[in-house]
Amino acid sequence: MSSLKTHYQVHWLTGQFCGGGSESMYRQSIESRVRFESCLYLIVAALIFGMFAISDYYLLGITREFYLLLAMRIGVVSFCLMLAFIIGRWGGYSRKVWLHALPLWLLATGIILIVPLRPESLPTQVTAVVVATMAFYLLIPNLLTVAALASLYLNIGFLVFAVLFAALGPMTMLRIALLLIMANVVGFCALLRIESLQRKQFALLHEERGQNQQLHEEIVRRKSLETQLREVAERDALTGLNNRGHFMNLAEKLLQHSQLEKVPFGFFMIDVDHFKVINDTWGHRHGDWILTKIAEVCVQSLRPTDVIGRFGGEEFVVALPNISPEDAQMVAERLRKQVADLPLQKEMEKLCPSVTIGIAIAHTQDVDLETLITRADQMLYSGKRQGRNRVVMYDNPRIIR
Ligand SMILES: Nc1nc2c(ncn2[C@@H]2O[C@H](COP(=O)(O)OP(=O)(O)OP(=O)(O)O)[C@@H](O)[C@H]2O)c(=O)[nH]1
Repeated sequence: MSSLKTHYQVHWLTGQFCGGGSESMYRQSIESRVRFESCLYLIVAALIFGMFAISDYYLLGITREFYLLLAMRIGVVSFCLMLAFIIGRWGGYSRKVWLHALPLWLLATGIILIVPLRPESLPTQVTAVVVATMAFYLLIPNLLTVAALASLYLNIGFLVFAVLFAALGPMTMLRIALLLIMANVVGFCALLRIESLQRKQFALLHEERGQNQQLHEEIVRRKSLETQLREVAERDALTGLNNRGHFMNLAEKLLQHSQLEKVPFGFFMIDVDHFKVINDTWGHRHGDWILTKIAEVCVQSLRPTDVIGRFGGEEFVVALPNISPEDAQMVAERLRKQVADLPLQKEMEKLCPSVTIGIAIAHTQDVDLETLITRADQMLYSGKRQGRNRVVMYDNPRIIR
């Protein structure tokens, strides 16, 4: 609340924000509404002012005074209508405030000029001045200082002209002056209250919007953090494949689904051959590079429905739902060949990378994932014992190559 107070402090006399930035922001926010209201009030005021010509006619008849009054009314009305059009079209309230204030001076002048032309109808004119004073304060929004100045101009001008042309006695003049002072005080206080209340409401709304924005940004930040954390928890940092824990969860679900659907489920255990030698010969950095390349080969050569994971070290695992033993052999063999054909960095051109793949197939419901892993592992080590760089399948544990 304290930041709200300093940012959006409202001046006690003008009812506007003390800070220029806040004030112009507020004005911009109400611009279109004020523009519309200014046009509407101006048109209504101009028409009412013009309609007084009917009473002029009944009181004065077709006389010189009547024509003069009519010409003045037509002038004021046309000018007001023209201003309404200009404000509606170009009257950016935040910048062209003077344009919105102009009608006040114009209408005030019109009302003052009626006194010498119709001095006999002074009581009606006093009412008109009181109404106009209130309208200045209440109908032209956010121009408290301008409205106060225009009202003073109207009231003093009216009194001076009334004294000069309507032979006003001192007591009557005092009564009218007091009445006008009262109208000004009421109008000023009402507008001051409205102005500061509207601005306080704006400040609260703005602060709330800011907080909502911050909240929104915090939610976005936390969501991205959550995604990052999930990535860290589920992915292998080197290869980007599923890590062992996450792979096991996914593979378990796939196996259950395959058993429900009564379709065979394949499992590959892939191990890079002589990886220690690679590390020892070319260093761990090159060893890591080989691992990422093999991971890429796995991703590229397997189906999107197959789930691949890094089981640990230089071991990879693949879960292949709905695959026949023949297809599993064929896929594993293709993978093995692709690893052997890996394009290598220049300094490693003497390396012949290879993998040994152990396959286990689940045909029935009584095989669980652990059993499959054990069988695939047995096949993998059988392949290693028999010379590496080959595919061995549990379903039919013969060497494919
Ligand atoms: N560069 C690298 N090396 C790793 C990583 N994880 C494990 N290793 C190394 O991989 C090597 C695996 O060696 P072994 O288990 O003896 O297997 P191998 O040399 O591949 O031999 P066979 O599997 O019998 O063909 C070890 O030297 C590990 O230190 C890794 O993330 N990056």
